[in-house]
Amino acid sequence: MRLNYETTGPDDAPVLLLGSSLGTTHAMWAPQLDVLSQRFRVIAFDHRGHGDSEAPDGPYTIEDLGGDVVELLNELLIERASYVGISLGGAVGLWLAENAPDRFHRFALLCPPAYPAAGAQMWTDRAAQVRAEGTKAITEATLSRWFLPEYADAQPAAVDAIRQQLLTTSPEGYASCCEALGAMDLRPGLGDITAPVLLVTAESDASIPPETVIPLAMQIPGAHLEILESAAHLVTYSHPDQINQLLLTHLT
Ligand SMILES: O=C(O)CC1=CCC(=O)O1
Repeated sequence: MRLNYETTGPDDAPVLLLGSSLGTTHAMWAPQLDVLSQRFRVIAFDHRGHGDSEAPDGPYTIEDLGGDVVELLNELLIERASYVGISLGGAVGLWLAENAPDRFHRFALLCPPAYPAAGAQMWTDRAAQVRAEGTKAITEATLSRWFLPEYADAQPAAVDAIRQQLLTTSPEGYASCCEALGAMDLRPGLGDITAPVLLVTAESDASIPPETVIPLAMQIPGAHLEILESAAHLVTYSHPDQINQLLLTHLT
């Protein structure tokens, strides 16, 4: 599996991987890149089926998506890295923390789903809709879950950047990742996680509600939980300074 990625920051700095949300590309990390690249060799990658990564026919599994990241580390001859993921990228981070603990130092997982809290059928239906109608069919509804109206009104260019990523994501790639999210349940392995984990949830997240994230912090040994007020799903955009500070504090 060939994953597309972009590297920034000093070659000799500790490696930090960035995993993005469903239907977006590594470009979604724009609000974090300058700050993180001063301290890390940042590798922001596109999940399979997204951006310029390969998009084989699905369905995919969370094992596929996590395995791609381990393969990327192997290909780049990186023994150990830290990992930041949001949403789908957060789920991949949970899988890596459970299944590849010897390859990672620390994890910061923003609004991560650990299981299909709204039911597996929701993901099956969304996959079918996107295969039939393209990602255009889900783009505006997704944006309304990801951004509060006041943010969308104040920052239309930022919202449009995410809109374009959603619109240009491969329908097969998007649908196949929906199937991975619908079939996974990462809860049984949470208690075995040994790496330090920061979990961030957003008070008004309609995609991955706080009541589905807060219990994870009680099950992951030593996890640190932050709940952001007046925030929807895409906290990296709405609260960049707070997120960047939390990431630096946890990762360094
Ligand atoms: O699409 C959504 O609103 C929810 C979601 C789950 C994983 C992800 O990246 O977004």
